[in-house]
Amino acid sequence: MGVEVVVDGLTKSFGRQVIWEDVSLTLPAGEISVLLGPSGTGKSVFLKTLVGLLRPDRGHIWIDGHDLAGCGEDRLYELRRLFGVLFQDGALFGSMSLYDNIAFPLREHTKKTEAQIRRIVMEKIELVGLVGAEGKLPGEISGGMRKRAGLARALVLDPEIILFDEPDSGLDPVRTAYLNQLIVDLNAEIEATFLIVTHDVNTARTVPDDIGLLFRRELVMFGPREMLLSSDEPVVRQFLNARRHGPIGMSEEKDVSELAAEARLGQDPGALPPIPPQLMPTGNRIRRTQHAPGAWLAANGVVPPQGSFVDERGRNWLEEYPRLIDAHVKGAR
Ligand SMILES: Nc1ncnc2c1ncn2[C@@H]1O[C@H](COP(=O)(O)OP(=O)(O)OP(=O)(O)O)[C@@H](O)[C@H]1O
Repeated sequence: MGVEVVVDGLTKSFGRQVIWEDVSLTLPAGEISVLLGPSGTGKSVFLKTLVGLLRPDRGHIWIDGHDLAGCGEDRLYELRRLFGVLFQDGALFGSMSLYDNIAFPLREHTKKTEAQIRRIVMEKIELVGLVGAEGKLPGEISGGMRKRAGLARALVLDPEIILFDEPDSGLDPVRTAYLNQLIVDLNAEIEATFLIVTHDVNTARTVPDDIGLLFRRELVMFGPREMLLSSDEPVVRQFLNARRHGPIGMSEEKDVSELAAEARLGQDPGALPPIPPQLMPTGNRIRRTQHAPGAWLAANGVVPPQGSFVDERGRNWLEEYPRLIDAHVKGAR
C-alpha cells in the first residue's frame, strides 16, 4: 500500500521569481491525484521538489513521519527510494537496450545478482506490456513504447509513490487512452500513491481520485475529482472547458479590466459538462482506494449536470457500481 504525502505551506522561488507560495495538500495513500495548471505555473518544479531534487524555500513534505523538505542528505537518500518518477520523455539512455535501461536502477542501487535482476526486469516489462521489445533501443520504438519503458524503469525499485510528468505529452489520443488504462491498472495492481501532472483534460476528468489546480502562484483548489468537476470557480471552469474566456490569459493571468470587459460582453468560461464515470481497472477489478461514484456530490448536497456518470455504452455508473461491489462481495464469500 502506498504512503500518504502531506505537503504543508510549501513555497519555492528562483532568485526573486516566486514560483508558488504556501502550497498545502495531501496525496492520500494509494490514490491517484492529478495536478493541473497553465504552462509555466511550476508543475514540474513541484514534482522535482517533492522528490527532493529541488529544495523549497519554506514548508514541509511529510512522508512516513519524516520531513523530506528539511531532512539531511542521508535521510533524503532513503526517502527518495520511495519514489518512482516517469519523466516527460521517458529519460532513457539512447545507447542502451530497453532491458538495460530498465535494469539500470537495480544495477546502480542494489546488490542483486543478474538472475534476480532479470526476474524483476521481465516482470515489469510484462506489467507495462512490452514483452518482446526488451532488446530494442529507445530510438527504434514509438513514443508510447518509450513512455512504457520509462514507466517500467520507474517501477523496478518497487516505489510507494509514483510521479508522472505529463505522461500523455506527445501521444495521440488513442495511445493516451491506452496509457491511462495502464496507469489505472497499475494502481490497482501495486496500490502505490500516484501523482500525475498533465494538460490533458480528458485524463484529468476520468483517471484520478483527486485533482489540484495551480494558478497565480498558488494552489487554487485540491480535492476529490467530483469537487473539481462540479466547481463554480471561473479558473477551474476555464481550464476544464479549454476556453479563452476567464482569468487565464495568453501568457499570464488577465487583469481586472480585461475580465470586466469580458463580463460586459457576456463572455464566460461556461458551465462544466456532465461528470464522466471514472476509468475502472480492466477485468472488473476495483481499486482498493476507489471512491463510489456520486459519493462526494451526495455528501456535499451537490447535484451534478444531467447525464453525469453515464458511459459510452449508456450504462449509468451510479447504478452499475453498487452491482459491481455486490458481485465482488458475493465472489469473496
Ligand atoms: N532550475 C531553475 N532555475 C530557474 N528557474 C527555473 C528552474 N526550473 C524552472 N524554472 C522556472 O520555473 C517556472 C515554472 O516552470 P515549470 O517547468 O515547473 O512549469 P510547468 O507548469 O511544468 O510548465 P509546462 O506546463 O509548460 O511544462 C518557469 O518560469 C521556469 O522558467
